[in-house]
Amino acid sequence: MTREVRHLIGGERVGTPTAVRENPARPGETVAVSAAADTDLAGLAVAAAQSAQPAWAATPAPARGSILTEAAALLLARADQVATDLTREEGKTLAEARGEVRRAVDILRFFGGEGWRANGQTLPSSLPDTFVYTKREPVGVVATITPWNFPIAIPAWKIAPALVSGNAVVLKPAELTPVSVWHLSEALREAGLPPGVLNVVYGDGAVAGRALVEDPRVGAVSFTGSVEVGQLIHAAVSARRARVQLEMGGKNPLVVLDDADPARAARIAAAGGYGLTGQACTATSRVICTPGIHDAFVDALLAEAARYQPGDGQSPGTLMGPVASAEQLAVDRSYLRIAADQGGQVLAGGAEPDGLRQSAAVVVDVKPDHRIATEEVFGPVIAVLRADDLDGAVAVANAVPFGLAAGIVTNDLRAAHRFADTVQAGVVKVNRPTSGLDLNVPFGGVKGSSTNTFREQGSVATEFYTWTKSVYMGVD
Ligand SMILES: NC(=O)C1=CN([C@@H]2O[C@H](COP(=O)(O)OP(=O)(O)OC[C@H]3O[C@@H](n4cnc5c(N)ncnc54)[C@H](OP(=O)(O)O)[C@@H]3O)[C@@H](O)[C@H]2O)C=CC1
Ligand SMILES: O=C(O)CCC(=O)C(=O)O
Repeated sequence: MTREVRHLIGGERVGTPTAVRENPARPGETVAVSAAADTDLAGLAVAAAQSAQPAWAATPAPARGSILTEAAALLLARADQVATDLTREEGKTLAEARGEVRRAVDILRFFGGEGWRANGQTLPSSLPDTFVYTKREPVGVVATITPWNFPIAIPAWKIAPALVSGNAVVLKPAELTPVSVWHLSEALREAGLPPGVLNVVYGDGAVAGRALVEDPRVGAVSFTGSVEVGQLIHAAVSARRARVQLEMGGKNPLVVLDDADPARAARIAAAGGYGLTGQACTATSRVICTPGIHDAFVDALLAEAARYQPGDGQSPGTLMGPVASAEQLAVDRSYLRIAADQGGQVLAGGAEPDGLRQSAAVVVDVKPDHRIATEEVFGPVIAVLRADDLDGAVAVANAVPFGLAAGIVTNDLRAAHRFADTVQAGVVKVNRPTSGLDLNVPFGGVKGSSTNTFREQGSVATEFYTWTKSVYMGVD
């Protein structure tokens, strides 16, 4: 089945679908044909948002929230179809897609509930007979620009806090994955979201995305994607003194200490590194072993890599789907060549003969200054490094420009606490894969992974989409 995907502007579906998306697991099978916005159309979406926003902001927050809650119910009722479409357009396995759709449902529910908890403080005043309180007001029109790797969860975790806070939104999803956002926006529309409160423009990021970023009517831009594009967006949005939130790459380490069980450590590494085909900003891409466990861990990881055979995500039993695009596959393969050229040994991860498939890769003898140890690959590639002890492992873990997620496998409580205290990362996992986040927990990176300001997810996510007004009320 081919989906025809049109923009959503002022409550209407508009545009002529022209951009073809094929199933990465089944070359030649068209999943969707989507419309592509130019600069003028992106401007129309901003205008629609601008005219809808005041009435939306004046709607009681619980009523805004109840629309999100209703959209969650609608999405849940069609979750199987949405998950199948997600697998067909992005490639991840059906189990992974079902988990992601369920996560989007829960995100809508969570922020639906936030409508009842909207916020502010009462504070004592230094003046007599004066009542002081704060309230959080919506920024106005916000733009959200999202990647292909979590095509429904990331849009949901950006637009839900924006909407419940009283903003109107223009969303620009990744060109590779138009269908998931179509489902999300349909659920919100059917749930009663007023026209213009959520607008969706599909198309090329360098055209439609850029137009949103440069539009002076857009008060805040939230972006997830590559460092390169994130930096462009940061420069453009900061230049006009609007708000910008960036979640970008990672080079996430998993430290494995001598006391760990090698098989368990390898399962944790593989789930983080090969799950989702390694296409997560939180994916495990480096494992740093202390000397006593290195060889046993590598043997166990090779056994795990053999289990994660790439296949069609729609087939039962497939543990790892295809790579999402030919461009991404070329990146994965080029990093394996670079790793070998710099002295790494590629023990698993040979080229697959057909389709967009990359087998799970294990690279050993990697040194901290190798490119495979410092640059994001975004594929099922794990580089194994050595360190003398915990402090040495933390030093290696911290020796990259990124700081998104980091993990450790150990039974030593003291070592786990020391790691959590000293590793430079926004998310720390002990005896759990680096990827996989709870939707109610703040998420964001440090160093080059993020803007290091506002966090996403959890109640704090609304902070980016609101500002504080302080009111001094004299009552005498
Ligand atoms: N942290 C993460 O979760 C992700 C990281 N990445 C990293 O980025 C690499 C490339 O992936 P890719 O999908 O190309 O990521 P991009 O950063 O190019 O794309 C992310 C989003 O930004 C849009 N965009 C692209 N250029 C501009 C621009 N000039 N102005 C505004 N918006 C723009 C894209 O649109 P369009 O779809 O048209 O390109 C997409 O919606 C990956 O290999 C990976 O390393 C990628 C995805 C997610
Ligand atoms: O690990 C996760 O659950 C989320 C990963 C993520 O945010 C991303 O890849 O952009």
